[in-house]
Amino acid sequence: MASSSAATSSSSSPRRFTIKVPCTSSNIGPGFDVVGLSLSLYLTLKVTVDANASNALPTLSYTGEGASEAPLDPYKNLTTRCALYVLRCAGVNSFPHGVDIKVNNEVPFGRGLGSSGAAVIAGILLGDALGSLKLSRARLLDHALMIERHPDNVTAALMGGFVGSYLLDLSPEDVQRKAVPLSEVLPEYPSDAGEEWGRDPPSPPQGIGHFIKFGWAKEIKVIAIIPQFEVSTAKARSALPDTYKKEDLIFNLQRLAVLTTALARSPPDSYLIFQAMQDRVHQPYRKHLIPGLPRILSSVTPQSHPGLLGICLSGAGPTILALATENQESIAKTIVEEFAKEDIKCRSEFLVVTEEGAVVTEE
Ligand SMILES: Nc1ncnc2c1ncn2[C@@H]1O[C@H](COP(=O)(O)OP(=O)(O)O)[C@@H](O)[C@H]1O
Ligand SMILES: N[C@@H](CCOP(=O)(O)O)C(=O)O
Repeated sequence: MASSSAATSSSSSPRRFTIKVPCTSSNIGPGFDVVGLSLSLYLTLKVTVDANASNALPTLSYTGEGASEAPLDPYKNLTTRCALYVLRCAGVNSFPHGVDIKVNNEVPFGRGLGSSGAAVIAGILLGDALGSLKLSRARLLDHALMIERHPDNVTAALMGGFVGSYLLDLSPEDVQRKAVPLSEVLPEYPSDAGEEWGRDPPSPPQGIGHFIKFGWAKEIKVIAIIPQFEVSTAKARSALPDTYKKEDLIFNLQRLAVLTTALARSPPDSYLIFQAMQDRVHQPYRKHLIPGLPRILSSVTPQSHPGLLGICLSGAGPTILALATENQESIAKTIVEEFAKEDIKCRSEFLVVTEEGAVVTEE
């Protein structure tokens, strides 16, 4: 593939744009790796491209969540690595000169609120904008799915709202490309920007992921109880079995089929939703990673807390997601108290569903 540099701004006027990506909560009980919900905590990148600046590699700075943890080396940072992946797939082998990225992050790392999915989507949009590639949303999703292999978080973060998604059955050749390890899609780049990279990364197959947006009843509010400890998604996924009992899969399929429509109906039916948010595919296998999880999930019900609709693990945890029409404060208080019995401190966030998804705004 021919190598070139990404387009730079004119020498007199720096180009400025903002990328804003919502956090996401996946699974919503029975929809493991299928459904995602985009919510009102954001990862925001303020990007300046100044061709007169002297830096060959992007400079990165962070405020907010993960500010002390996120790598500032653009060859190690997840967002800039994803941006470079998109550029390289388009035949552009390096970042433009003079890129400065100021990140403000509201999405806590490793809590089940899709911080890595948001970082991936921000990076895909960054690569698209830096290369002026104008990829379609569907093609952006293809790139994201080469990196984060479960579609739920990245699809909801990119498209917004309450979303269901699946991956296509691929041709044998494309299966090979989809199955490449993440380390190959995003190779470790050399720290010396002048060095030549050995081979091009595999371009994503066209249309790997497909999605549909469900409705979301306006009365349904979202409460996230976020414990002060992290559970890495990779670790929480390795806790799951390779095979399941038929009864358990049927249990989840029945509930998911009801849940996606039940959450769109006004007024919401708490009995229907509470039962439809039960899960036997991932939560039972993750309980050892989240002290007290079964007790916490049974501590609030529509009977004990009128207004509650349902409660589940957010993504791979440890955040607990509760859906309610009223009594949000009292629901949050009970869950915080249950975690306190395990000596775990938490914070509560009262969130709304964001229909818009990720947005890039040019100044
Ligand atoms: N804004 C970000 N910038 C850089 N890296 C990030 C960012 N957000 C998340 N990450 C990376 O993703 C990891 C968390 O991913 P993961 O274990 O999947 O948890 P989560 O449930 O938050 O997505 C972090 O430890 C960090 O390495
Ligand atoms: N379906 C995935 C979702 C992981 O979400 P995250 O927010 O924890 O990264 C899973 O349950 O593993």
